[in-house]
Amino acid sequence: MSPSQESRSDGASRQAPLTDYEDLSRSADFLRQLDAASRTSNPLKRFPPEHEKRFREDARAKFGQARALTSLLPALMLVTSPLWGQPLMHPPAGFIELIRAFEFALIVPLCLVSAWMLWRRPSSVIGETLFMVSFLVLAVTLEWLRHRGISMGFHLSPSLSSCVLVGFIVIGRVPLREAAAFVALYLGFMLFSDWVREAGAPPVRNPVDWLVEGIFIGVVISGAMWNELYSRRNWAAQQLLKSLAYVDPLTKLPNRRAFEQHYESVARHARREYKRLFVALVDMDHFKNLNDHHGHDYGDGVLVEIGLVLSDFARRPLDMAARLGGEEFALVLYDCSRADGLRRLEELRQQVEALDLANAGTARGHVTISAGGVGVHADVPLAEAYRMADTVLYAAKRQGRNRTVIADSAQAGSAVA
Ligand SMILES: Nc1nc2c(ncn2[C@@H]2O[C@H](COP(=O)(O)OP(=O)(O)OP(=O)(O)O)[C@@H](O)[C@H]2O)c(=O)[nH]1
Repeated sequence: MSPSQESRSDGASRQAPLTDYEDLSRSADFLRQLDAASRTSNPLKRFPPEHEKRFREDARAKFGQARALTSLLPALMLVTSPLWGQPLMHPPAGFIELIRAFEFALIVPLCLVSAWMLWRRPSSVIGETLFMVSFLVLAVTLEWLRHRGISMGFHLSPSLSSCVLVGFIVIGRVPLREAAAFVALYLGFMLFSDWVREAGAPPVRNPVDWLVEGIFIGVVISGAMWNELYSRRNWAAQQLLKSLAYVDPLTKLPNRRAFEQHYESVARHARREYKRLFVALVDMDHFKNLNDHHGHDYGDGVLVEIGLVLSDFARRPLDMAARLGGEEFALVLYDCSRADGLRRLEELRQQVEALDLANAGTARGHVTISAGGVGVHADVPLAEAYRMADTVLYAAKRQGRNRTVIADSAQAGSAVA
């Protein structure tokens, strides 16, 4: 059987791990797409659907707190309006009461609730929706007040609702499509408010007001386009960088750096939950012989094939299989006892043997692996776990290869769990 050279782009779904290195195991095609996206000049260009979804989730998490602060701005502006609104605009008495009623009964509470939700959970979809709703209500209310003000002989100017639009969309980093929908709604409401004015009443906006509105809307749309473009470029560049830094290019498994970082996070998690970890080193037997007999390309194909088996083996969210280098791989299994670790390693060994990949010139004639494992307490550093696993791996090699050995407390002392 000849090993497959396909990369792991088979779409096998995994649950969310502590670290997301395996999500980066992409096909070369996707890396090319990311590279192009990191240099694009088209803010409307989307990523493929599943990546678009991740981009949006990441953007929501990244800008959540900025949106929370943006929500506080109108609340602050409205609460302090008695200090600046009256001296600046001299509204008639009845109009002030109307403004206060809207401010304190509707807009300030809405802004505060969305700020609170987004501050606590920046990625909250409800928080983000409330953020958009609160600004829509604010813009519509200001527009309505402007409309009412005219019939009371008061001209609300400059256009406060346009300022709100700029703050909300540009500072709050609203995605381009939502921003465009918001602007369209706002424009529609402005036209509507002009259309429903009483017969004989002056227009809600004179030509200069419309010019100012146009300038504000231009600023909003161009700001939203730049925000979108740079968010997309940055996200693509970050993904590309992570792929190159944390993923082994041949097997598409996480590399040593990713494994070390994952071990740190998983060990912290295990300490909090009083769980054990099982760490193993897996090494292919007689790999030099395989390269010599079948060629380096075949050797690479075998590594890819073993990578697929290992990645399938470590499917649980907190488990990880990584390629440390050459023909050596590492595994960390979360909440796994020594007995379970031994059983699972043995299954892995049999699975590799069952692939029946040729390794001519060796006694068995096919590809085999040796594995050394150790169950550790969560406070054991990775270097120590490596050292113990390496000792038993060496024992497995000495005992004739194609076998699994795990460390006992005599070999590893109190570190063994
Ligand atoms: N094809 C291929 N070979 C690699 C790669 N990385 C390392 N190797 C080869 O893997 C071989 C490892 O050889 P050794 O360390 O002697 O191990 P071994 O022959 O498997 O012997 P044992 O581990 O004792 O069973 C070397 O010949 C390396 O050139 C790779 O990415 N692709």
